[in-house]
Amino acid sequence: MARVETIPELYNTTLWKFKAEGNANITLSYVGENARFSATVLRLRKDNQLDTIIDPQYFTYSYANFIMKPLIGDKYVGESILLEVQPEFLKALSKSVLKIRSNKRTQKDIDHNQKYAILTPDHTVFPSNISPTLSVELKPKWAFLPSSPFIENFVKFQSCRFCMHKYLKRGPTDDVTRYCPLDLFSLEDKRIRKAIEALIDCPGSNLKLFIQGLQIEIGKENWLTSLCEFFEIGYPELDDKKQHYVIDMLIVLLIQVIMKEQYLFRRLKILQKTLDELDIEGINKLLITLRPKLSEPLLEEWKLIVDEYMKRTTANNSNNENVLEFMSTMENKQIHQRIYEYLMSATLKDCSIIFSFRKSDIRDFAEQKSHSSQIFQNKERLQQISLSETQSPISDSLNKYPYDNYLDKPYVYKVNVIDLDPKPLAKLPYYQELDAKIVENYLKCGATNNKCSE
Ligand SMILES: O=P(O)(O)O[C@@H]1[C@@H](OP(=O)(O)O)[C@H](OP(=O)(O)O)[C@H](O)[C@H](OP(=O)(O)O)[C@H]1OP(=O)(O)O
Ligand SMILES: Nc1ncnc2c1ncn2[C@@H]1O[C@H](COP(=O)(O)OP(=O)(O)OP(=O)(O)O)[C@@H](O)[C@H]1O
Repeated sequence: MARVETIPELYNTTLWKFKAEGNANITLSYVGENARFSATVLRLRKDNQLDTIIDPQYFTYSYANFIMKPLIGDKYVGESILLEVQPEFLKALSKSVLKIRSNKRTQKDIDHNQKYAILTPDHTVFPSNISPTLSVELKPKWAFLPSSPFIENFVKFQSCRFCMHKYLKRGPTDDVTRYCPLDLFSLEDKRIRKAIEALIDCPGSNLKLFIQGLQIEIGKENWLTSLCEFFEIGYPELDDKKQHYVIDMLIVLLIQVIMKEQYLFRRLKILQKTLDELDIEGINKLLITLRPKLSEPLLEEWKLIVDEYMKRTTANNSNNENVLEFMSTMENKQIHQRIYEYLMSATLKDCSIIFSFRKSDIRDFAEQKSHSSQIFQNKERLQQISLSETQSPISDSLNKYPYDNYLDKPYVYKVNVIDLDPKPLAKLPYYQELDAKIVENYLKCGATNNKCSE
């Protein structure tokens, strides 16, 4: 059941400060004094021409909580509340945050007609303000190489979607990022390091850093001093060596946490891949040749789609030969199933993961109460991690610096997956066109020697 609340004391614009935004949503932090709401954010939907269902925010909430959360794992998706809101409040909010928003995002305003906003824990802070917090938000994107027999151009079997897309996305003078999601999802120390280094060099929208819940621009003035403060490294003379050291600390921390949370990365990869067995090219064939009558499934229908997917994948009935054979005999229900599965995969290809760290404190494990905002019932899961924890070569890179007394410090962290919004059916033609454009442009760029490996 959705948790819907009306909380009059929250309908005051001075209590909300712009935090961050993406293409479809804006997030505001609670800055009021009521401890009940401390460390919470309000997530507001922007205007979206593709919204066809009534109450998109209600559906978004339900889809994330009742469809995506059980698929990924309950512990990775935080609690949330649907907060009833009025157009006047939304209009006032959109006015109050306008100045701080970046120009590239302001073409889309907050949708003033939404009946609900989503109130959820701020995953970039810890409610108990014991020591400084560092948060890292990763948007890892597509984790696999496709193998659908419907793919026409061989290049898609060799270069991953992200690595082809980056050639289309770069500006005329931009370098192409070296980030490849398959490195991150490889779960090998060296390749994770390569992925993180590439993200730090060229973060785009795939890597964000927050200190005390405030985003710091990677590479911009003071970003390293903020990191030094977090890692407690004196920075009066932040020479090259110290800069490398502090960046290495960040990288090692991330490698450790990704290795600890392997399950999540494996799960995202397997879900993305098995929900997208046909590739958009196979989906497009279904749409063109069979012209199925489609409508946005209701929540209960989505649950049946998930059940059907689980049945198929647990029966291990998903190899390519079967897919081809199966396509020729597909019934209407199965066609629909594959199309809706593709949309689920699209959600998982676009979600983000937030890791938040702070130094471990004796109170962490004593004061269980303080691990979540008071308005949410479940306590957040805190894990312990230490930079020197592993024998692997990753910590050797830190040992070569003369500051190695910092290595033993234990940290606690929490991990949360955000942005599990449904993708509308109306996006399918766009996906097909974008796919064709990405491949065409990639071939034109002559970059096809860059092969990705899973
Ligand atoms: O198509 P992609 O892979 O570029 O993904 C889009 C994202 O671009 P990215 O490449 O991550 O910079 C895009 O992100 P940005 O606007 O680039 O930050 C959105 O996440 C978009 O989803 P939606 O329209 O918000 O539902 C995303 O669209 P979907 O494809 O996930 O529907
Ligand atoms: N619960 C949260 N805690 C902290 N920060 C959050 C939370 N939810 C969202 N954010 C911040 O707000 C940003 C925008 O939110 P979100 O990713 O949901 O928007 P979006 O428009 O769906 O993004 P995209 O363009 O990637 O699809 C996130 O990238 C993140 O920095």
